[in-house]
Amino acid sequence: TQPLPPGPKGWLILGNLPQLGTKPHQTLYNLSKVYGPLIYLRFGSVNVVVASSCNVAFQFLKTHDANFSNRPPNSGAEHIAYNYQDMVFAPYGSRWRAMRKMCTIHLFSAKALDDLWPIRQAEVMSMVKEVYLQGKKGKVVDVSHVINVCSMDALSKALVGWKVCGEAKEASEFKSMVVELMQLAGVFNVGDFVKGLAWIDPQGVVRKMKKLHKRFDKFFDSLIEARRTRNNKGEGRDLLSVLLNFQGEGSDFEEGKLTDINIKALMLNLFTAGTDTASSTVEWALAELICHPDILKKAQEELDSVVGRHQFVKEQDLQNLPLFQAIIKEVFRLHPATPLSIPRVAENECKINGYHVPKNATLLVNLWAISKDPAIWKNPMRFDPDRFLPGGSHAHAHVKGNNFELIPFGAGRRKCAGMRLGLRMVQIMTATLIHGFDWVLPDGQTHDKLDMEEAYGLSLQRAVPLVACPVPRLEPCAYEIAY
Ligand code: HEM
Repeated sequence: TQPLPPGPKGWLILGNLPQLGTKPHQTLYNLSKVYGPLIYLRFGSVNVVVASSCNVAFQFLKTHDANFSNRPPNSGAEHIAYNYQDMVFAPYGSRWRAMRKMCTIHLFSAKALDDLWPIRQAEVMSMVKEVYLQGKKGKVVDVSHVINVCSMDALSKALVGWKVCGEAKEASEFKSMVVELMQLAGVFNVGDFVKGLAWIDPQGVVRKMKKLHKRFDKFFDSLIEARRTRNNKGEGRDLLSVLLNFQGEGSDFEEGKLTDINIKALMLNLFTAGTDTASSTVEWALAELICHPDILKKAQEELDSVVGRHQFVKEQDLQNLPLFQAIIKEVFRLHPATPLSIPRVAENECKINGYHVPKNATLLVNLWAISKDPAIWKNPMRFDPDRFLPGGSHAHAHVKGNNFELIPFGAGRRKCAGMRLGLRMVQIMTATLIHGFDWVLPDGQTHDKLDMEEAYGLSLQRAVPLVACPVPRLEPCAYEIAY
């Protein structure tokens, strides 16, 4: 039999859990430098393998993808995601397939995305208005907040037909719920790995999950209730209406009925997976560009020459902006929204790189490490979009899941379902914010001193949220829509 992959020795009961630290993606990256691109760890009684290079990720997510198309059992799926009744944690099978198909048809297909563009555009312009008005008053803008409200509202209109966070207070509250979910989902909960300790809930994670679940559940109950009591005639294009109609027609999945629980769980997935990931990427993008004024200036010149200064950029312009596209790729490379992706589990034992991967082992794919592998990326920590431009080292790489050196959306069967929407949201929000405004850091802060620390969670937040003063840079007529 083959040996297990190499890895650091763990503690007696907890295994390697205590060694992960506060930024597990960085710890695992450092371990990969010592032990190589395929590491074996033990979390309590659970075998864990970590992929940290494009070659190893390719073997797991392409060659052996079928064997890794399920997620491991975890307390988040149980206590937050309605006991696996959602899509993200659903077993690979007919219910998962049916949910994914519905989302693809009504939200993520090229046609659905084009149909939903007016919604995104309206929300992006509403963000411009907010930024413009705050800038006019000389106020410092909480960038993270305005971006979050924009992605939340655009998504919410597509999911349920109206803006669920109409008021600033509601938006902040919802954002705090999503951020807490992402933090909790990113915690390696000792109880998941050491069964004997589950009942003590040593980190208090399960207690927090149950409390948070109740808040989400109340919110989704009220959404369904509102949808059912409204006169749906003439509406019904949003995903919630489609799901409720499907249910009303008595249509079934192969495995059984589409229950209210399934619908709430899917809404939970989409609202949470779709907001924080996209908005934190935009925040990172803006922060990187503020730190690199020369690159920002070039990107603005490109936008000016393609779009002009008398109107705002639109989605159809994006394909004509090669430098801007390269910038977005570079942001995904340095700041992948979910640094350790979402875990998978080995259905059967298998052999990777000559090593034995046991049945039921948890697979972590360190997306953060892969896109910084010094064997593939020159000066991997440097923000250098040129590498993606013609003549650059990665001129042909893209982020969609086939170039394994850069897979911020994962790859294979369980790849991000919302990739196309996420990409469009990230691109249009970032392009609009840099086309429409120059950004000045407050309190005499200089661009080379901007704090770029990360705060680990299932999604990668900035430790210090970005705040900056917007200075309009287009012709006044472009902002008229915002007056
Ligand atoms: C910047 C934007 C985003 C990034 C970087 C991102 C990244 C990811 C990653 C890495 C995974 C795990 C893939 C795997 O296991 O290989 C994932 C899964 C998923 N994402 Fe995204 N995501 C983004 C936006 C979105 C959006 C906008 C939505 C929906 C509105 C969404 C919905 C989902 C769902 C439902 C899954 C689970 C898929 C499954 O298990 O079949 N994501 N995402």
